[in-house]
Amino acid sequence: MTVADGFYRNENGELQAESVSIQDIAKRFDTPCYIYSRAMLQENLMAYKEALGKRGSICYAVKANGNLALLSLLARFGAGFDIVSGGELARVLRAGGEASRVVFSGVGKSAQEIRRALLAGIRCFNVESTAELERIEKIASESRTRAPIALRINPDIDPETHPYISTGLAQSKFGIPLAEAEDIYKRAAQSPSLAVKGVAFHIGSQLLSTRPLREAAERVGEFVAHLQDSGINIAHIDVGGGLGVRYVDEEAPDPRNHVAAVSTPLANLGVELIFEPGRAIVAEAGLLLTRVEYLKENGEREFAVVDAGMNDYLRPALYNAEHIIEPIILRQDGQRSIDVVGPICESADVFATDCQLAVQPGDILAVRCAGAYGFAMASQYNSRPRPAEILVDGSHTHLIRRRETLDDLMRGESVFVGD
Ligand SMILES: Cc1ncc(COP(=O)(O)O)c(C=O)c1O
Ligand SMILES: N[C@@H](CCCC[NH3+])C(=O)O
Repeated sequence: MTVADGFYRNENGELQAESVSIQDIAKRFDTPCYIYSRAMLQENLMAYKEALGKRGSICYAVKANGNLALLSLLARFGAGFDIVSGGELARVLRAGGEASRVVFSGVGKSAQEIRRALLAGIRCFNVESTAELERIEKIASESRTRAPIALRINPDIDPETHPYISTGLAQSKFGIPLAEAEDIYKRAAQSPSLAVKGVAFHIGSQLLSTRPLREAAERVGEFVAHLQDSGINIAHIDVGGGLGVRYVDEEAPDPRNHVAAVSTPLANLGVELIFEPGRAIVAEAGLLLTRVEYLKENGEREFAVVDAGMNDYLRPALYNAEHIIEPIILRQDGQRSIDVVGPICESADVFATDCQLAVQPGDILAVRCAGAYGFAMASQYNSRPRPAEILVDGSHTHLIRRRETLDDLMRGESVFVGD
């Protein structure tokens, strides 16, 4: 099976997920819901693993999609994990992932998160500031252990992507400036509570050119050579993730391009490489299903009001992200310009403007390429229960997260009973 086979139109023009009719999924599980293709997930991970070969390993970025079923599949296919919170660590462990294959990124690790990760025996903390390093050192010392660390370097490279998802520019909150890193490494190397393992960087997400990735690798590679000359042993370089995908008509590099761009400048350093792809593994492997509730016209515009909102899928509202939106069953006539909008009381709750669609109320639409940063960023805004997630595996469908109920919405809250 190839990636193209995950979601495709059958001979009747109806959209399928692997061997299952998506119209049937909508009937059985209701909308809105997320559908994932196991074959695509596996193929996307394998593409990275094959491109990388023995040069390193993959630590899938859990933030892109942390569903337990997907994590357990990825662990089974041989992935390690990049986490950014104690919650993500708990998910990985619950899904059967190995702590020894977990790297911990993020600028705000709490003392409790550090303690738990240390106790679990993670592979490496990607440290983002001197203050964080001191906290990790103190906790490791109190626990009479050595914390494995890498410093996340901010290489000051423009990744040429949306400003909200650029992370490797000098003005960004992420990482440690290159000019300060050497002294911090020298100090860390002397500490009985720290074990220097590597160097890390990550410059941004949805990157459509490998040039900034190559430049960042060159800059970090020179720094690592210098560290090695100064007697600091660096066993791995964590090169982050960030590979973009084709949402509409973008030309996205593939994992081979990513691996080549980054590994070439680092080839002579004798270090293991860690890649942290998120989006490139899950985005295309997922879609969001939604039903047209109403058609309405306001002045010159026609709207299809659908039952998914920005609470279910935030990317269009937050980043003006564009996605292909298409009916599961195509209608012959009536194609016209329509804005696809959600039910949330916010003007940003728009999935697409000026979409060429032939739709009627009750029709089911697919928002393609929604597997990454989809459910992961869903909320209960407007007191809407979050949607179900369904995994398709050949001719089998698995409900891997049930739709939330109204009880779920209010779990943990209480009405005020005082005077
Ligand atoms: C440290 C780190 N690693 C990996 C990723 C995964 O990025 P992407 O989903 O763009 O591959 C991110 C998010 O951009 C990140 O912040
Ligand atoms: N949430 C972002 C990606 C964030 C990357 C986090 N480092 C998106 O949907 O594009």
